[in-house]
Amino acid sequence: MVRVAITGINGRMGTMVSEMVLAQPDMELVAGLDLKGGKQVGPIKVSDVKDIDSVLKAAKPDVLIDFTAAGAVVGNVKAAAANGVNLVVGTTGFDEGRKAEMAEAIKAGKVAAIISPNFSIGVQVFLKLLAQAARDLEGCDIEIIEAHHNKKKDAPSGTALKAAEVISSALSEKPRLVFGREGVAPRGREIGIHAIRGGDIVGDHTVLFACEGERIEIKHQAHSRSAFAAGAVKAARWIVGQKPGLYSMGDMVKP
Ligand SMILES: NC(=O)C1=CN([C@@H]2O[C@H](COP(=O)(O)OP(=O)(O)OC[C@H]3O[C@@H](n4cnc5c(N)ncnc54)[C@H](OP(=O)(O)O)[C@@H]3O)[C@@H](O)[C@H]2O)C=CC1
Ligand SMILES: O=C(O)C1=N[C@H](C(=O)O)C[C@H](O)C1
Repeated sequence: MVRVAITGINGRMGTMVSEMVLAQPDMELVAGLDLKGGKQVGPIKVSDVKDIDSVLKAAKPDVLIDFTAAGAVVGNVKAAAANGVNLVVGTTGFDEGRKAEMAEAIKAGKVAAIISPNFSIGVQVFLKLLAQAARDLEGCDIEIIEAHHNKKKDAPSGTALKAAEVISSALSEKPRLVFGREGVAPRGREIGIHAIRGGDIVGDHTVLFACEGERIEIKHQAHSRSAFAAGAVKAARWIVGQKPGLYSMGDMVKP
């Protein structure tokens, strides 16, 4: 049995991930944490995240799945790593400094961790297509447009930033990133990134390769958060069998 704990269990992703974990015959939900404790989820009562250290010590999970917020994830990762708990981190919006802090804690705790801004399998294919298009269409103008629901806190999305990173790595000359445009804004060697927020859009990412006389658009649309939740549950099962270290979705789904 894989013993699973979830931080952010009251949230949109945490709720769906906990339902999926409860439905897995080889998984056991042993702890759930959020800013507000008390709710019953399957066999467990949600704990207040301020008690994370004692909760992890008592529940002894094999893996912690985190879908919280940019300002919260580092503390949760540090607590898990210090208690020898492997990690699946889906939270987005943290900067390079916070990323480095998490990497340090994961190394010091000698745990295995997978951190990904998008756990859908389709997005892994999308990223591969972007790398190929970037290589084959070098010189074309590149714009990334993402759209999400009106409750999303971070912008642009972690997936849009990952797409920019993948495209940049495939190009021989690295472009700068331009976040939106206004006023006099002549186009240079750049990737434009644009965030749309509205209604209940689950998550759309479109990359435009605009050339002379033609253009290509590569698009991924999530119809349901189940695409992300299923990938996170798969990652939880996978990460407990890995050697200590930091992994990406690319490591998990590579052929
Ligand atoms: N990698 C992926 O595939 C995906 C990533 N995401 C990312 O996951 C994150 C969560 O998204 P979503 O579920 O929609 O957001 P929600 O706001 O619905 O859920 C986050 C939950 O975490 C709680 N929380 C805040 N701080 C802490 C803390 N310190 N410890 C424990 N819980 C805390 C929030 O409480 P409160 O509401 O009271 O603040 C809330 O219940 C975002 O960063 C989002 O971008 C989302 C979808 C897919
Ligand atoms: O907050 C969301 O909802 C999502 N966030 C992730 C991101 O920032 O890339 C992934 C997905 O698009 C949904």
